Amino acid sequence: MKNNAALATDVFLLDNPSDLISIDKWQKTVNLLAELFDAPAGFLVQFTDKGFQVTISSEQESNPYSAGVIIEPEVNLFCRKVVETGQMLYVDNAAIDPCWDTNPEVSDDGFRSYLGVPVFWPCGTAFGTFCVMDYRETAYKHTFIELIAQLKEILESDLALIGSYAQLQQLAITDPLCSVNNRRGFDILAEQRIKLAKRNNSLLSLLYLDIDRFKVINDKYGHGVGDAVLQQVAQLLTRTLRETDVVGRLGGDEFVALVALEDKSELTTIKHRLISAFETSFSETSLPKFTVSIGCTFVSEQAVLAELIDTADQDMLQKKQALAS
Ligand SMILES: Nc1nc2c(ncn2[C@@H]2O[C@H](COP(=O)(O)OP(=O)(O)OP(=O)(O)O)[C@@H](O)[C@H]2O)c(=O)[nH]1
Repeated sequence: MKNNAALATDVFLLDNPSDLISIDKWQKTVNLLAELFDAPAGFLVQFTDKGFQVTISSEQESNPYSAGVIIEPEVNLFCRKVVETGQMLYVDNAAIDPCWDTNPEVSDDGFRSYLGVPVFWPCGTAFGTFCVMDYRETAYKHTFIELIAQLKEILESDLALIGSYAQLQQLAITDPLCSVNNRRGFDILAEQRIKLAKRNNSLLSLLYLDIDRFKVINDKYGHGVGDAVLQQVAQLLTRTLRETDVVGRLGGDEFVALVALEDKSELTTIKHRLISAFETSFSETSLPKFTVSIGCTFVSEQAVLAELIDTADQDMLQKKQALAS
């Protein structure tokens, strides 16, 4: 992972709760929906590739599904139809429509009526549905059908808030020029990765990369070309390392990468792979030739991130000095 996705729309909200959402407010909205429709069950349901999860369930004894219940994605649910079509669905009497014969809500639970509207994440992806179900045949008035569409907008405005916040969070941890982690983002992800590696007894190394005589590139070709070289370094690092490695730009022409290793000898292979990627990159672009000094250190049991960065930096400086002499 080079950077976190801005908004986790593929994770159940109940597994990834957000402080920005008042579950209490959502509960009241779902309870109100069921009450207004005089329905025995009302739901906010979320859909991901794992299936349909009841996020909020109206608090009534007549309601057979509680929050947290997950139903497989291929089951012939009313909500599935809403998510598939992105349209409101009103079934006033499912018993007379054979297409619902295999729906367990009808065949097992005895529901007859369903009214549901799609709920969307701010990016346009389907979040799931907001719906009411009844054991009786229903004949909802048009104004009621409009009401459910209005109520779902309250839920969508909360989802939009999560989206905006996730975007801001993403901006705060991303380097705007190179689109890799900035120092803050790198620290957060690297700390997590180091903790995990210690727990799993796995091996990590921290690389510190600095472009050689970068000031000369800026002076000779201009800042625009300097910027393109920085972007090229970030891109090559991202492309050459694994998806699970963490890449960051500390500032200026200095980059870091926390890489997972099978064994200590793999570090040499990775360094060679990077050097070769930098060398061959000139043939792909019209950028001036440049080299990069790479320092490294293994992540030990007692490792502290700031000290690891410092050690790898010192190693990089030694290599740079050796190059100059
Ligand atoms: N184009 C561009 N230049 C930057 C950016 N940030 C810092 N710099 C420049 O990067 C240069 C870094 O110069 P130095 O720290 O002297 O490093 P160097 O020239 O690579 O020298 P050595 O590290 O000793 O090889 C400075 O000229 C900064 O102005 C940026 O975002 N874009």
